[in-house]
Amino acid sequence: MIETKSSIKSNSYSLQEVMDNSYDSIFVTDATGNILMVNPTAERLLNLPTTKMVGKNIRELVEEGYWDKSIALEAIEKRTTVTGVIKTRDGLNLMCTSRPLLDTHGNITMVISNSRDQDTLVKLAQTLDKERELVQRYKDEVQYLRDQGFKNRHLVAESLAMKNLLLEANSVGPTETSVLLYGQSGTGKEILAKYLYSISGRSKEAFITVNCSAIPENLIEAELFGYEKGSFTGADAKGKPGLFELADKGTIFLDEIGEMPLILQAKLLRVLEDGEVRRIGGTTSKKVNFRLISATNRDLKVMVAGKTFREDLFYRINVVPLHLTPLRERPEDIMTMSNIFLEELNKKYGYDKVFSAETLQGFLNYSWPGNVRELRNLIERLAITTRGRVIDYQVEEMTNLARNIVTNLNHQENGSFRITVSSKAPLKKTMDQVEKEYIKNILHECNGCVSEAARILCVDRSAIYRKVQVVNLRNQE
Ligand SMILES: Nc1ncnc2c1ncn2[C@@H]1O[C@H](COP(=O)(O)OP(=O)(O)OP(=O)(O)O)[C@@H](O)[C@H]1O
Repeated sequence: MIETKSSIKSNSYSLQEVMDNSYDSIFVTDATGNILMVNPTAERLLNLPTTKMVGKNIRELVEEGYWDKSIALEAIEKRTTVTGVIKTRDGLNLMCTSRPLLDTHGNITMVISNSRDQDTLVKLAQTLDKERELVQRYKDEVQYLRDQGFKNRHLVAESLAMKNLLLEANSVGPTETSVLLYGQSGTGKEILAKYLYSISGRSKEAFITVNCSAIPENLIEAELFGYEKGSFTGADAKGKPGLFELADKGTIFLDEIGEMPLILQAKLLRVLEDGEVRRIGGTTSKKVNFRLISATNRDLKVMVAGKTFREDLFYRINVVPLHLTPLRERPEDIMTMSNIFLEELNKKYGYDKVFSAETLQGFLNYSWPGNVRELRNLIERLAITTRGRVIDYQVEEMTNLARNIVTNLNHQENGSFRITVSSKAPLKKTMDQVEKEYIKNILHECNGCVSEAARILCVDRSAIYRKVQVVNLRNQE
């Protein structure tokens, strides 16, 4: 008994704290409705100081018009818990619940009433509804954009090589298996990754593309894993989820995975094995569940032998390898794609253009080092620059044109090229412009192959992406 009393005493301080910090208003009365205790929220909602409440009977407060009625008195009368809405003198609607406590003889020892501003609750519910509506709208919008993206990009598979590849893709697409897409730049790895995703059970969830070579090495970890607030200088003050987190329930496409630094390869392997990510500066890990599709234009086996790619990671991601054949080995695709791409441009610009047989023959004779991306870009250029309805080039002419497309733009005969800058511009701006133009020219010469351009320019691939925003240019394709 003594023990019980002392434990009540020792707890009374923390009980007061609970009362003081409660979001609800709390009244404690005796069995006749005399107020024993109230908390600060009750003071605020009733606009009456504690001293004017404690010691008074609830009935008096009702008579003085502070409430229109008392739920506590109803609870005393009915000897059971009662809930109802009461109106305060200031017009607030409070949702109130009064609960009588009974002793072992069934006598009421006290009544505890707690009330909450009903209008605030309604407002909160309305805000929540609005937020939910907004989230739904964003979801619908994302879905719409995704669907549009897929509808607008028809995957051409006319050649036997592509047909066989699609057969494989159709059987692996709906599974959860990790797929590794091999192929030269521009052969269609990304469009195939999106196709695999669109026929998977995760097609209504996120599709996150990460171009491992486009993100500078010092930022890639933060991009992939995210970070907690204040984890490094320059970080977003609120912290940021990583791309693995954003891909949860969906699919992540790691493009150019061969460019991933070794340290991150180890981290990626851990994510794949544990199914968890931990943000930089974080102390806890979060479960993530995504399907992995990777792509590369490098020979990963050679990289494994040269110890620049982890063998264990290689086996993890290479569960089902799919190979994209270079475009020059798929003449049927060249024919069909040429007509489809021209058709798209006809629609876009209101043209009615057609290819002559010679031009198409020229397409077949050319080697397409930049693959489908180069074909698409060349056709756009031809459609825009040809005046008449028929795009007509002799075979030789066509091949030379494709090969020297940059020459036609701004190359000089001596192998150099011309870059035009605005006069009287600040030095820094001019230098940036020259640098950008120079990189773009080299990129054109390499048919958009960033690795090749990086090799010629002796810079990192990420530097090229950063300086000419190749990512954006590609995303607009
Ligand atoms: N089979 C195809 N049918 C229609 N369009 C295609 C096909 N393959 C590729 N393309 C188009 O060619 C362009 C390049 O394709 P994509 O970006 O998928 O190539 P990639 O292999 O991922 O290139 P990179 O390795 O340089 O990232 C895109 O515009 C894409 O839509």
